[in-house]
Amino acid sequence: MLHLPEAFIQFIHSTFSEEEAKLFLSSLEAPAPVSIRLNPGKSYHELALGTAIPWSAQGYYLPERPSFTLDPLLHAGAYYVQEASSMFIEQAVKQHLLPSEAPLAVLDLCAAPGGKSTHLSTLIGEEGLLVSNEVIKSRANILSENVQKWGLGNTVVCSNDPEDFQVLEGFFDAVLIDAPCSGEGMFRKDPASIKEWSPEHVQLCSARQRRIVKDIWPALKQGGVLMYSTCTYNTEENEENLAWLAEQEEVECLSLDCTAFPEVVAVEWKGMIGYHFYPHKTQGEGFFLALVRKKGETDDFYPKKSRKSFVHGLPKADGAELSTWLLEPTRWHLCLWGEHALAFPEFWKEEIEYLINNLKVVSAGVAVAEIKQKNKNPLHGLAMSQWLNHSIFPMVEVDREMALRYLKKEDIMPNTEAQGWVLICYKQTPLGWIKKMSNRANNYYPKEWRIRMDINWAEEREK
Ligand SMILES: C[S@@+](CC[C@H](N)C(=O)[O-])C[C@H]1O[C@@H](n2cnc3c(N)ncnc32)[C@H](O)[C@@H]1O
Repeated sequence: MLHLPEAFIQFIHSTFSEEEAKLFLSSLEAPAPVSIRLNPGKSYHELALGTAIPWSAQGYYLPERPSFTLDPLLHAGAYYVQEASSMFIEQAVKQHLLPSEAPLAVLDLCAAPGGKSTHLSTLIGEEGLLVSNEVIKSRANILSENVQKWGLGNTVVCSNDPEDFQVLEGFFDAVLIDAPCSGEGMFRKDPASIKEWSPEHVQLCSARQRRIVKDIWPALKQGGVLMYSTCTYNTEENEENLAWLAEQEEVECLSLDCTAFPEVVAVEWKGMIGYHFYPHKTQGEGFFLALVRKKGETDDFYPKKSRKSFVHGLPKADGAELSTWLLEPTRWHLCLWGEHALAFPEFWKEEIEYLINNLKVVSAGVAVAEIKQKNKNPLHGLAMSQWLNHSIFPMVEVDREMALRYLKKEDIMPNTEAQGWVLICYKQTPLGWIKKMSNRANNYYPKEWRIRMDINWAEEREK
């Protein structure tokens, strides 16, 4: 039984009728639904899917919770485990941003661990550019891991404070602020959030959210769309913040057609409209989303010349060779960032170089190879990339046990005559590299990403 704070219970009673408040509170005692979003760019999905999530084309509920850690396809980026209500941002993108005349530049400002970033990356497609930011560095690394596994190559991951985006005035067609919040909507899934909750904490979160909105506002283009979301129910962190924005700036409030999902509750508040997911109405956790279009004037983005560039050209022969490691070589611009050869979509090369030179970038585009002395060693980002040219490297299919041993970074010796860089695949989906010699193989799975859990192999073999 959840021990909810008295002030929260009172708030629920003041928001809903007596009968609805009861339904709301008792729904928090029911188990949280399990859901995933499939990666349309990776081909094989083995999980038993349940019903489709109405507001997301690739979202599914699962009939039960499997051991995700022990599914190699999760590590391959074939799907992302994501709470269903959060997938509603798909409607914002589809109803207000797509189709677009020009490729979209989108910022996901508070992005770790990457649920909405991997989703946005798919939605804006290979032509778009997603800047996925997380201020806390350790969380930005996890974000980068998830974005690389997703493998679209259209994303730059960085770790900046919202105020650092001043250098990108008028850059983005859309900004998502999935704001840090008091987490009322997560009480069922994460009971620890109950302990942190208090009316004072709600006020603190609301003030922080306003600072975030204010700091990032200039980075949005005139006519651009701000998507503001939280996983909390109270008005201070939701509607009140939007009403506050409308007092400060010229905005147009955008609505969403929810005819197909009548369980989503539209709330009008001081001329603004927001969409609430309540656990007694929708199969998912608490969520809030509102959209506004920027009407006030903003200059077009104009990149200032960087004093120092961290991005360099590759020797022509190296560039020519590495581009063959990718599908559609002409769509890529290859360059050198430290010892790493990166590939960016040619269309965005100036913007991405500007981002690398002006933000704290963690990863960008496709990390193709590490260049050391005369060697070009393929990087894990390439193995995860949907653009990897599979005809360049030998591939070896492994069974589930060997896949899991590989993901634990144990020594494995797959059955192949191939020598050198070999791609380990499970159900035809790449997991990463080994370097194979005649009598042994080195496991190149990234150390920080390895499965740390102890596995009972006898039990697993029986599955
Ligand atoms: C709700 S979570 C984001 C979840 C993510 N969008 C997803 O879908 O996986 C909010 C994020 O905001 C970050 N954050 C905390 N304080 C922040 C601040 N002052 N400015 C920007 N981001 C902040 C947190 O570290 C956290 O990762």
